[in-house]
Amino acid sequence: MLSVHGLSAGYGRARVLFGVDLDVADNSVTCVMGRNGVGKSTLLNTITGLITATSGQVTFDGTDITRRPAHARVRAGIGYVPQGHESFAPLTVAENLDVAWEAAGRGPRTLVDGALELFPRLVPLMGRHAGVLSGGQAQQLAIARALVTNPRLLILDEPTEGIQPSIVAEIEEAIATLHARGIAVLLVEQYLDVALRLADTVTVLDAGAVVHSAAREDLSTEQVQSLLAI
Ligand SMILES: Nc1ncnc2c1ncn2[C@@H]1O[C@H](COP(=O)(O)OP(=O)(O)OP(=O)(O)O)[C@@H](O)[C@H]1O
Repeated sequence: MLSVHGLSAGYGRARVLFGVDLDVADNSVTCVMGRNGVGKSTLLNTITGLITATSGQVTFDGTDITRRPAHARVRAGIGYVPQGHESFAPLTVAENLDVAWEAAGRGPRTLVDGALELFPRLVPLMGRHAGVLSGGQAQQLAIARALVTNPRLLILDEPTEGIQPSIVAEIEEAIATLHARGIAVLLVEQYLDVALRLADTVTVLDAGAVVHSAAREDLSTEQVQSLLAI
């Protein structure tokens, strides 16, 4: 579904990614892991078009999207939940969902109902301003905003970061449900246990390059721990 080949990117003259190769198969969960600062967010931002690749290729469903703007990638079916669960703080939860739904080309209105079914905690908060939500509520809203764009591939950058444990469990369950519904997932996740429960494939980055990639069943927890301690 998603194929990343030889992808390099950075900030000005600072190179961060060095020829990354990565594949996300249809209906699979790929988890990208690595220590702080190795380039995980940069990789996701380059795949989604927020950062321009300096070389390499991003292919989605067989189409080269490397030079396409971010909004075109959303419309092609790539939903993105960036790190930091930011929404439009002065808008209500309902307005935030509507803005995302409209920006993605107004798919079926059932997309909004489906997102709220997945995150029922948002239902009584529809009239609240996003800026007053707790971290967990804001993260659920951020994922819901990506879902109303009708993604076939959902990309999430550390969706459990700084979130209280009960909500972490709900977010894990939501990702597992989306996977069961046939949505492919590309996930950066720092909690090893969450990552290893969800992942079909684990890819480890270090210093902007892939140092290991394997099917989850071929990796023990200890192997992943030692790869992350490089
Ligand atoms: N906007 C930016 N301008 C310049 N350098 C940046 C920028 N964003 C990130 N970097 C640098 O790029 C490198 C990779 O950062 P990135 O955020 O992609 O790593 P990460 O693996 O996602 O880290 P973390 O786990 O802390 O989120 C780091 O050295 C970081 O300081």
